[in-house]
Amino acid sequence: MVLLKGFVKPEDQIGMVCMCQQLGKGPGGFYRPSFKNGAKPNLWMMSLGKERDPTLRSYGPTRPFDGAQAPTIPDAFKMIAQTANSTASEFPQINPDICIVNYYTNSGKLGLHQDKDESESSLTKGLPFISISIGDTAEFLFGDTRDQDQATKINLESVTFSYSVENQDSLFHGVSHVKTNTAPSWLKEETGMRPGRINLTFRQY
Ligand SMILES: O=C(O)CCC(=O)C(=O)O
Ligand SMILES: [Fe+2]
Repeated sequence: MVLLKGFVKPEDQIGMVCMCQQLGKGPGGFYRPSFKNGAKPNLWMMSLGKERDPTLRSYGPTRPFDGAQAPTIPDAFKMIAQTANSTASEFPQINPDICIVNYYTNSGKLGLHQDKDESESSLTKGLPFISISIGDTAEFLFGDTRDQDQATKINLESVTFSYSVENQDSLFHGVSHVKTNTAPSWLKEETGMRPGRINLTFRQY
C-alpha cells in the first residue's frame, strides 16, 4: 500500500465534494446500503460507472431497488485518480470504470473486508484500487486477517492512497471510526459539507 499524503490539492478536493453533492442528489445518487449480515452502518453510498450491489457482491448496469443507472465517472475524477496511480509507480496503471463513493457520518464505519467483486482478470493481475479521502479524518485498519486487533491502524486525512488487491493475498481493510471535527475548515466553508468523510475508490472491473 502506498500513501500519498496531501496528494489531492485543496481546489480539487473542493471540486470533488461539490460534484459528489450534485451527483448524490440526482438519479443513482447516495443511498444507505444494507450489507450481507443485515448491518446498516452509518454510511451512504453511490456507485459511478457501474452499479455495485453490496448485498450480492456484484456489479450491474442498474440498481435493483429503484432501477437507477450509475452516473458516469466525471473526467476530472478519473484524471486525479490516474495521476495518483502513475505517481505510485510500483503499481500497474488502471483505466478506472468504477468509482465507489462512500459518505460516512461521524458515527460511520466499515467492517474489515476484502474487495473481491471485480473481474477475475482484474484481481489476478493485482490491479490497484486508488482511494481518495476527503473531509474528516478516519482511522483506517488493514491487515492479512479479519482480526481487528491484529490490524495496522493509520489515520486517513484528506489524502489518497492506493493498494493492490491480489487474488489469494487480498488485503483486509476497513474504517473503525471517523474523527469528529477534523476536516480542514476551508473545506466546510467552501462546500458547506456536512460533518463526516467522503471516500472514493477507483477500480477497473
Ligand atoms: O472508506 C474507506 O477508506 C474504505 C472504503 C472501502 O473499503 C470500500 O468501499 O470498499
Ligand atoms: Fe474496500
